[in-house]
Amino acid sequence: MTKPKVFVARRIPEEGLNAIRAVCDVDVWPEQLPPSADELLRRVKDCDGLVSLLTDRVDARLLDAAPQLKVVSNFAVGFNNVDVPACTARGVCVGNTPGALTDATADIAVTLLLAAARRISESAADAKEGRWLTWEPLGWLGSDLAGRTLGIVGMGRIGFATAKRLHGGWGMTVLYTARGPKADADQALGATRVELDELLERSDFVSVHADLNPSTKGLFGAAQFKKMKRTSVFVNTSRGPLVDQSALAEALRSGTIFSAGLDVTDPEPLPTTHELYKLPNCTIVPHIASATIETRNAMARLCANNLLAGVRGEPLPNWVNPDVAEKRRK
Ligand SMILES: NC(=O)C1=CN([C@@H]2O[C@H](COP(=O)(O)OP(=O)(O)OC[C@H]3O[C@@H](n4cnc5c(N)ncnc54)[C@H](OP(=O)(O)O)[C@@H]3O)[C@@H](O)[C@H]2O)C=CC1
Ligand SMILES: O=CC(=O)O
Repeated sequence: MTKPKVFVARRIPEEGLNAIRAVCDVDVWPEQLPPSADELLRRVKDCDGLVSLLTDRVDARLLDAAPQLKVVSNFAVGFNNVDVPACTARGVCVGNTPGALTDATADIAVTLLLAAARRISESAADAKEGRWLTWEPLGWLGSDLAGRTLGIVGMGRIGFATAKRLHGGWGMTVLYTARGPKADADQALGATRVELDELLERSDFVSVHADLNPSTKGLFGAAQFKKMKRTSVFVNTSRGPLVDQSALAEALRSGTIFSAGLDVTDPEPLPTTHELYKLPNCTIVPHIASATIETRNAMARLCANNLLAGVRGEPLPNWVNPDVAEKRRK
């Protein structure tokens, strides 16, 4: 019997690849940079399965060029790179990797929050570049976390894990926005659901965890930064397009807010000439929130399980569009 054909759009940890190779005929993109849209289309056109990354756009054009495709297994929890309705319309299953990267991402949110509050990138650069002249009573002053108010925008898995760390570790009071009540957060953390404006006005630290969707694209602009305290710290580990970066740069430059920490930008990579890099109160890391060995291995396992279920016509363990089963029955 011929094996299902699968294209893996980048090298992923071996344990995921090996599980797929045991069942499928696998073509792995060998380069560091992603395939171009045309190359992706060429590689996937006679495939049954695709392992995509968040840098790969899976759209109607690609799907139409790959009529055999049964499953798109995204090596990420966020799936804004995939046109899910277009997949569903064509009977293509979409999988993602929720949970496996929750702790690693929450750890980076806390890391960025501390780094931005305590001016770590600015003071480290000063030390390295000879501006550390003496111990300074008034030098590099940041702000405390203990007992302050944390605003979580999007109380999902990662928002909750971040709030748990900061409430448990630093006794922070937790406010959050969500599309519905979150009983777990209310009970476990004494958290309070509020409107975004109130969260911005009351929080000392704002950490963004909502997924990118039409209701969150451009959620943070000049008006939102103006509502925040001048002492506040802003952290984004979700997706770059939630934030108007020019407005953020202006807020940081003018002292409208104190500092920011970003794991995600728009575009990615952010060009090295970008104004945000020039601001000492902005810490930027290259989308590394899930980058631990354990987490990437766990993601690879979930990704392989979704892929294999999809090529076999079975329910995906982490299924973004389970309504595709209904579509296939019709
Ligand atoms: N930087 C990185 O490397 C990583 C980034 N991410 C990003 O983090 C996101 C969240 O992941 P995860 O926590 O696992 O996903 P979840 O789906 O558990 O959490 C997302 C939350 O955002 C909420 N939300 C959506 N729209 C709004 C809105 N308009 N206002 C308020 N809340 C809203 C959702 O609400 P509801 O409960 O109503 O659906 C949901 O609770 C991913 O989509 C991805 O973009 C994730 C992992 C790593
Ligand atoms: O950004 C990473 C993800 O898994 O989503």
